[in-house]
Amino acid sequence: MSEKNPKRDDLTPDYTLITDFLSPDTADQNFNTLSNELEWRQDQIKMFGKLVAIPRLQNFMGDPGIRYRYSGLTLTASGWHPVVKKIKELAEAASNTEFNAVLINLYRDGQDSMGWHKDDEPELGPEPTIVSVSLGATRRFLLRAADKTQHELLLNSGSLLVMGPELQKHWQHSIPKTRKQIGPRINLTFRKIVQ
Ligand SMILES: O=C(O)CCC(=O)C(=O)O
Ligand SMILES: [Fe+2]
Repeated sequence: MSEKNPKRDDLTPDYTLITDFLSPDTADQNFNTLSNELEWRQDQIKMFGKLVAIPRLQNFMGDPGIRYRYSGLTLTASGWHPVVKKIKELAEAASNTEFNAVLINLYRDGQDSMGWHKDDEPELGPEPTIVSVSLGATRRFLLRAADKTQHELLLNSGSLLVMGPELQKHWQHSIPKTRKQIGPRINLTFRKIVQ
């Protein structure tokens, strides 16, 4: 199943969602492997002069030497986990785009989240296509335009979301918290970093 947004203006977000990109079994196995085998960092950010733990765990991976500045840290990649490499190759084929890095987020439960932001850092270039693959619990993915128009997508296990360049120009996105009792989720956002 693929849902493609036909318009490419600022009124309709530029995305394609493929809900059955990975089979449920493959998504499940990949979730287990990555949650066990990756090193999950608890990063902190400075808020009002205080260090605060961000509400999720993270891992950054990519071609050796690729650097990414993220919430005040500079992370350097040192190669790919084989399962992440395989997902990357499938995501590249599906989106006709090449990636050299991935930011991986682990949302441990419904209280983990990601605030409103755009992925428009200069090192992603002027027209970034970012592809995100989700494993584990389904989460709501919200899009918000400057006029406060919102769209909601449900990112289920095994889904792939292509965020086109227009999306980052006109829309912010977030993963809100939920009070529902839900399990963990891993999301991989593949990026091309130009240095
Ligand atoms: O978890 C998600 O689906 C979104 C992740 C995200 O927006 C990011 O890593 O920049
Ligand atoms: Fe993002």
